Amino acid sequence: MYRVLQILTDAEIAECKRIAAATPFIDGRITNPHNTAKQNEQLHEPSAYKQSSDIIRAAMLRTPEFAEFAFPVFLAPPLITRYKPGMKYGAHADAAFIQLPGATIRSDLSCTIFLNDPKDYDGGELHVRLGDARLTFKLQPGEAIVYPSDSFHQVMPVTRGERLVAITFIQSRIQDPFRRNMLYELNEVAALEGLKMDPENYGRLQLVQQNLLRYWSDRP
Ligand SMILES: O=C(O)CCC(=O)C(=O)O
Ligand SMILES: [Fe+2]
Repeated sequence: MYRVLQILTDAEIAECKRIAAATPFIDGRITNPHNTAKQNEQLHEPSAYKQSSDIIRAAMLRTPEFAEFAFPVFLAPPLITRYKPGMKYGAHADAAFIQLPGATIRSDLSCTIFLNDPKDYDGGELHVRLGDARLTFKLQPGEAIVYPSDSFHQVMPVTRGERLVAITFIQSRIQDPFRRNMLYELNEVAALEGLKMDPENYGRLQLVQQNLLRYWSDRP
């Protein structure tokens, strides 16, 4: 399962773009020297990274649809990346474990937050392979695509303008995507229908929701 979510306000988008414009970028291969598929640039300056990742992280964590869909327990600091004409990120798998200062997280879900207008660049679509389906995302500024980290994906070459996005990885409380999706569905239906139910039956439904969460979570 994947979700497109509205994450950033116009002011937050403008601030991230301002930070990106004022900060040097480096070759993205610095963090994956052996990954020949990766041809992009990433923000490179600790205070700009902290400022921009704090804005995006806080925006994600205040978005109820994100919490309901992802059951996040760890969220890597979102990193702004840039693609100029000729740049792309060939088909690849994301690393299972991501080392952060002070913690290693498992990537269950990957996320791209779009920062500039799709009209401002050609190409640069994110293609995600889910089973036999090929999904394409080129979203509006402030929107994010959250997709399973175990899927093959790529960023198509940019042929005009600049693609500016932020990327992050999420460790979910519920590692198994089947269980995560079932809990998401159950919680959605309970939220939509629960108050119309006989109160005792609603209580029983809530018992099931809480017990599945209790027994399926791999972290508190
Ligand atoms: O820029 C994107 O949309 C995705 C980038 C990506 O796949 C990655 O950083 O692993
Ligand atoms: Fe990736």
